[in-house]
Amino acid sequence: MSSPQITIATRESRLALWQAEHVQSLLRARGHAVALLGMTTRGDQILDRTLSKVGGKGLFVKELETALEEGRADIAVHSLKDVPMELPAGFELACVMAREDPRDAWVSAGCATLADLPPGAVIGTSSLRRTVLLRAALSKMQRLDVRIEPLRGNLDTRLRKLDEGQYAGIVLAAAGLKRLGLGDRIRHIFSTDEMLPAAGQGALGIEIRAGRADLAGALAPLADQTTWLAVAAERAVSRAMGGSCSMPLAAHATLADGVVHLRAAWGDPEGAPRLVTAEGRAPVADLAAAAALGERVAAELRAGGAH
Ligand SMILES: NCc1[nH]cc(CCC(=O)O)c1CC(=O)O
Repeated sequence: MSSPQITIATRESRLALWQAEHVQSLLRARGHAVALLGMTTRGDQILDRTLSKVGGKGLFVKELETALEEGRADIAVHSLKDVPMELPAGFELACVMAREDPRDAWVSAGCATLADLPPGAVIGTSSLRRTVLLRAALSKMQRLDVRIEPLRGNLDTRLRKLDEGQYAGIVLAAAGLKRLGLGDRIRHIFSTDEMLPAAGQGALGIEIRAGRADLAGALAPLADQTTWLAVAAERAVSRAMGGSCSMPLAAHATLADGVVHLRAAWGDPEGAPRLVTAEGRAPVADLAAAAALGERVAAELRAGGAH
């Protein structure tokens, strides 16, 4: 069987390239010819400001979508965490792949956990979600002396800033570190009770131009239904809350025996260091049921004061 070549549009950070090459090798193993089209996005060029202030997640995917639109590429591989809740008209998520570790990791030279932080220590993160979760945890530990300061850049840049001594520790997604072979930098993996992950964290999604039925046969074997249902519930929480990365929101779901357990948390970055939390369980057999559970949990968050 000779099928036409599949071209993958990808950002050129090490993590994005790893992800694109991962999909490339899975497709090649199934006999497809696959090429990569590397590109720089606006999100990659903006390194000095918090993403939420300059336009959010869409910045990382727009150029890739243009390549799909113009027929220069067929698919785009994304960290789902970075994919806006609503894709622009004319695009769709063709599949969600099996998830890596969804949890957050603590990376630090001197401190094995938050409990080891010296007085006045500085933690680096630019994620609003990590900021509000850390503030809540530190407040419970009566560690209001610890400061949280911005940390932007790709994984290598963030690790370099840590190594230069600007921070006592930083929080990164375990998935990204593991994918890049940097798992040995992890001092502690936060349990989902300690730090609830972001919607979609650790999962890869493949975006296509809507209606590319010709790609369905190649992509279907890459889909992981369990991850897809869990992530659909998580993303529905974000969507129902107005979903951008300027939202200090966590949402994490697991699926066992056909039942999705979804937990969510919201915090006010300027307000008191406490969280509004909500959770729900429901038998979920399709994406619509997953979304309904997400909407229910979002409504519970709102009722608790999240906005
Ligand atoms: N926001 C950036 C981002 N987007 C995806 C990952 C890697 C993990 C994943 O696939 O969710 C990271 C790095 C991080 O948050 O530390």
